[in-house]
Amino acid sequence: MTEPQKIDPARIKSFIRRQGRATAGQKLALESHWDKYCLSPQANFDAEQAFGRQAPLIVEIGFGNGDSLAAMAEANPDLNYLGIEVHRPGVGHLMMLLEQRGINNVRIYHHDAIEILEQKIADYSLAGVHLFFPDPWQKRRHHKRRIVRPSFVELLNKKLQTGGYFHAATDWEHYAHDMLGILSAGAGLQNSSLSNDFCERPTYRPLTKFENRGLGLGHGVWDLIFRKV
Ligand SMILES: C[S@@+](CC[C@H](N)C(=O)[O-])C[C@H]1O[C@@H](n2cnc3c(N)ncnc32)[C@H](O)[C@@H]1O
Repeated sequence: MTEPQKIDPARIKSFIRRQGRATAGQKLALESHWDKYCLSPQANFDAEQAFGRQAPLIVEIGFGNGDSLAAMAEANPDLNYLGIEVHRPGVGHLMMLLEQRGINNVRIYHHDAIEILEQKIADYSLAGVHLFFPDPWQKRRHHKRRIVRPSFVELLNKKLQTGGYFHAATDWEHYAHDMLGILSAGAGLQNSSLSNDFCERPTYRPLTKFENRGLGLGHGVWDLIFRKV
């Protein structure tokens, strides 16, 4: 009898590809600007080549429609931003914003962020990683899909440079406490809050689409910032 195949929990995807249709504007952006902003997951990643300059690199995982990523990049022209998103219309939306507002410090991977971090990003190279309002996977049997899990914290620890930070925010209380526990237990990262708890929303983080949705439903918001020591 053959052994049932075990699924490595680290390989369970944090997303299911949504079938949402791109709007006409997003479609146009996807057709016209792909080569300008999107990087190939098949090629090596060279930050200096991708951005045409050296600057601290911030990764945003799951930027959704990219409103908040575009706002942060516009407000911080001295930083390079790498957005990673699996939802194609969202990639189109972000490129539309970048084009309309002449924002030059953002590049995009349309791919699974875990694979990009593991396979493309050099160790100890990131100044920051943002994860804003990740899919909460509310049902207990789906918790294994949550992107913040011990293997993710190990990956962060490997990719962040010393002094680099991980910033997560969520409007789901259970996920907030889950993340706090997992991050606090992981080696190498230290809670930036003196009380080892959640922190105030830093002014650099704009309100996001999913945050607004959560606030509309009466949810609270929890921010967490951990630094690589
Ligand atoms: C709930 S939405 C939040 C979007 C945005 N950050 C916001 O606050 O409005 C989560 C997003 O993460 C993306 N996502 C989930 N897992 C991902 C992964 N492993 N790699 C890239 N994107 C991912 C989903 O496609 C989705 O757009």
